[in-house]
Amino acid sequence: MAAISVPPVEVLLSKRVQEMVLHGEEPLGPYICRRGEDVDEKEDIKDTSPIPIIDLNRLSSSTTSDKEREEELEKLRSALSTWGCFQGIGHGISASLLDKIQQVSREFFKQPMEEKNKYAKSVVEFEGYGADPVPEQGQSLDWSDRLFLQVFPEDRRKYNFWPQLPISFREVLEHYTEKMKMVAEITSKAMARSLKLEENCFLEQFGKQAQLHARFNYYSPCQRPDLVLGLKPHADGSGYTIILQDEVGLQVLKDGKWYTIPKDPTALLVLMADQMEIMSNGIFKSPVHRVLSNSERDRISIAMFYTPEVGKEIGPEDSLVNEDRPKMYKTVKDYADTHMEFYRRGERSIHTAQI
Ligand SMILES: O=C(O)CCC(=O)C(=O)O
Ligand SMILES: [Fe+2]
Repeated sequence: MAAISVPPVEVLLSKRVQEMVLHGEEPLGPYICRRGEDVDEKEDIKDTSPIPIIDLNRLSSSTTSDKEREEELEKLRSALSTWGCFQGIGHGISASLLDKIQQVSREFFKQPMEEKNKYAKSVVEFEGYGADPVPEQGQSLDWSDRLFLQVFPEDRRKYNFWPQLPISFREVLEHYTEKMKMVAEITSKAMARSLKLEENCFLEQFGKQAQLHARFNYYSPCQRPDLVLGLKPHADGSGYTIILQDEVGLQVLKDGKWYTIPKDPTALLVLMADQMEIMSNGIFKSPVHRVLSNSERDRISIAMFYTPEVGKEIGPEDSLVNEDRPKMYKTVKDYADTHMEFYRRGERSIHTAQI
């Protein structure tokens, strides 16, 4: 009897999910998660989740009283050492800019394949439009398409991958990048203060040329959300990641249970990643997260990865190492590269930095 033939992964990855949906193709073999592993608690998506909310303005504003600031810092420390993330409000980015960045992202993905493919990456590359590079055998593929661009430092931008349409894409992204640098500065300082450290210590580890990469994710609706994930479970390899989403779908894992990040188009989700776990000597957690697919709605998210500058060594802050808490991580350099090797195999990489 002839077996059903499934195209090789390289062929599937050279095809966009959006295109498959347009042609009425079903999510087949390589997209399906292994049984019992991933897509299980669909009802979670309806949960109102207790994800902590932090008012960034209260952490830094000169109009906040010392008491209020201390309370918010304590909330921040607690959020990052348990959840590893928080919904950030009071971040100072206007609703109109948040709206614009979502709008240009949506317009980009709405264009015909021919237009988007002008920015297509090859199957093995990372930057550009397409799917993540070929995962190793046995990994399920993600039911999403993405555009990945380095946005800072400016001299590392590869403008050939930056969409020329919609016409305002570049200007809006440049503006959003500036604001993200500001949010990263406020957040890095507050995180240091929440641990009673000198406020610039994390910023110094990240370095003046700290990198920002933007990942525009487009999750097409999927007829079999019970079988397929928008994005497989992973922890990020950056320092931390700042996410804007227009729809629910993102979940974080805490104490063995998945929690849905609520939809709040004015909030920015700040998610710790492995390098912040290392710098905080394991006090802050880099949570595993995933994105569910949805049969009714599509979803856009814009994730900004804030990563130490190229070639910079980072490690646990000295004052976070003591008798009660010995050094848990080694000094690492360009950890994001190691992370990528493991990500392709669907594995975490933080153990490579553990002592
Ligand atoms: O789509 C999201 O909300 C999260 C995306 C994500 O985890 C990532 O791009 O690493
Ligand atoms: Fe992620």
